[in-house]
Amino acid sequence: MTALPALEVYDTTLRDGAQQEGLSLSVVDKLAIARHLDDLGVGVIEGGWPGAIPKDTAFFARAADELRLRHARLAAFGSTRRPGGQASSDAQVRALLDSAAPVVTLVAKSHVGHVTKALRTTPEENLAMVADTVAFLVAEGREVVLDAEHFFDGWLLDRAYALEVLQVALAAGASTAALCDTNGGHLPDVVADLVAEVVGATGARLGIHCHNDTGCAVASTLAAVEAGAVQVQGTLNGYGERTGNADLVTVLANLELKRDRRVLPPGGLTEATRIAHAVSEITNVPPYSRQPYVGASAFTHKAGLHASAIRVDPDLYQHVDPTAVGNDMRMLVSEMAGRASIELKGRELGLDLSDPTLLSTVTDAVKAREQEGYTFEAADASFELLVRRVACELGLGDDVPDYFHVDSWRVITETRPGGGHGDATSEATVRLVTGGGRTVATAEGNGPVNALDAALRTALTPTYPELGALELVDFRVRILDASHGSDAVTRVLLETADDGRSWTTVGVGPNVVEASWEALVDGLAHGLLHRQVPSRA
Ligand SMILES: CC(=O)SCCNC(=O)CCNC(=O)[C@H](O)C(C)(C)COP(=O)(O)OP(=O)(O)OC[C@H]1O[C@@H](n2cnc3c(N)ncnc32)[C@H](O)[C@@H]1OP(=O)(O)O
Ligand SMILES: CC(=O)C(=O)O
Repeated sequence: MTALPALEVYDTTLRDGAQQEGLSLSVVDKLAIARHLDDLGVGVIEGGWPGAIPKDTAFFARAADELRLRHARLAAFGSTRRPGGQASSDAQVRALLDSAAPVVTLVAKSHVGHVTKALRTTPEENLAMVADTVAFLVAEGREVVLDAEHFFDGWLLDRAYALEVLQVALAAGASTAALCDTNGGHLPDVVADLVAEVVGATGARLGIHCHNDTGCAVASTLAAVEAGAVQVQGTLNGYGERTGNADLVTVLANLELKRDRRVLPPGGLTEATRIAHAVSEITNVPPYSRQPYVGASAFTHKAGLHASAIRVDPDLYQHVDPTAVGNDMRMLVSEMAGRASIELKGRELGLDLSDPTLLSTVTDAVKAREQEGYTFEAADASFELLVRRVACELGLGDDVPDYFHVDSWRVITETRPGGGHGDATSEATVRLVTGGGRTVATAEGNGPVNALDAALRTALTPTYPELGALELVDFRVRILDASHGSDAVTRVLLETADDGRSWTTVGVGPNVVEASWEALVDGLAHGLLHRQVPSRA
């Protein structure tokens, strides 16, 4: 059996990925992402277009001093020289050389319609531009990759011309011809057929660069590899122009885990989840929870039947071991839970739910509460408090310590005389009993929940100074039965954090402030529980 050719992983997050709407990377961001890509183990990092984008010019200048790449080489991206000129005196081409990148990737027209309409030159001059630019850069000691723009459309329109563009580039010394589905409109079978034809016609080293406009970029990339492409181009998290590029993380995981092709250095793939999420932080694009392999939901199980099988063998409902990509299995607790889901969730949270009565009672309580509008899926902290309270009622465990008892609370919101829109303030008063005795506290806030939070802390901090480390970080309200308008039941999810941990609690009620209060009080109780503050009540 002949050995399969080695595959080269070519990342274009910093160039094509940065073409995504809403994404803007600073030079520091680019350097940080390049380090992550190198940790992942990609072979080539396309850093941007020096000479066209000042930030990219600066990136290459700083990369030369600051990046110590262990696996990757840098590629500078740019276009062939302008029509009617010479590569050696073309400012854009010289900027590619000045970048000092060992690899230069040239975007070239391979679609005759683009040559005449977009470039506004003749097919012959386009061929001369390709040959001249490639030869010049190769003579300067650079490896040249030719990104054949609109290749698949070009081939279907005029096969001979598209092929001639590749042949001219290869003859001038290009190492690789990357076939681009620039408009992302082709389906995997077409991509595979055309790649196979080009391999047959040229025997050249081919790359594949797919956009995701049909939702098939990953599938087309894999199909192209099966057909003989040896360089896979893509971006982290599938960032890119319009609907994005092939998600490199998914492509690489599929190649390694489904096709047994080694594309990353040992240990690289197990870094995939960490790196995909770290890069989301840098790009400020929220991670996509349903992203294959590395998404937060990729190995998360909600249905009771799934959990009951997983308890016996996780492989029964998972296509791969999540640790292969550095991800984790998670269980969700909801109305769809059976006893198995509840028990596994308990295990995840370190709660002993082995008692059958406790397990059934908690399962029933979860279902009943979900029916009322609670959701435990995103509110692990409320689930834990529920388990502990039920366990206590059944005489099977310690209750949540009685840190404080609420006598009453009140909140008013008003505008001051002469105040305009946005000037409303809230004032809250809480009456509590703590270990220190009965206490009344009043505080102001920019809204009712903020004021209640402040009043609660004012009342509690003398007894529990640890509360000073807790912070309310997120507050989400959802109307559960919108048809009732302002009468509807509301659900509040509230996230509290201390130094290093965050947890979510849920409150439900027809009154949004009352629902918020429930989530607020449980958020503080959970925080105190995990800071192991002894009850002083
Ligand atoms: C498929 C892709 O994603 S390729 C990457 C695309 N990325 C970008 O465009 C981002 C960076 N681009 C830029 O900063 C600017 O567009 C620049 C600096 C490259 C060019 O700016 P300008 O000189 O103002 O030209 P403009 O953007 O209006 O038009 C592009 C020019 O490049 C020419 N061009 C397009 N493709 C090629 C090519 N493969 N080879 C040579 N010239 C090309 C066009 O014909 C047009 O020429 P014209 O100025 O004579 O009309
Ligand atoms: C080169 C490139 O990004 C494309 O053709 O899509």
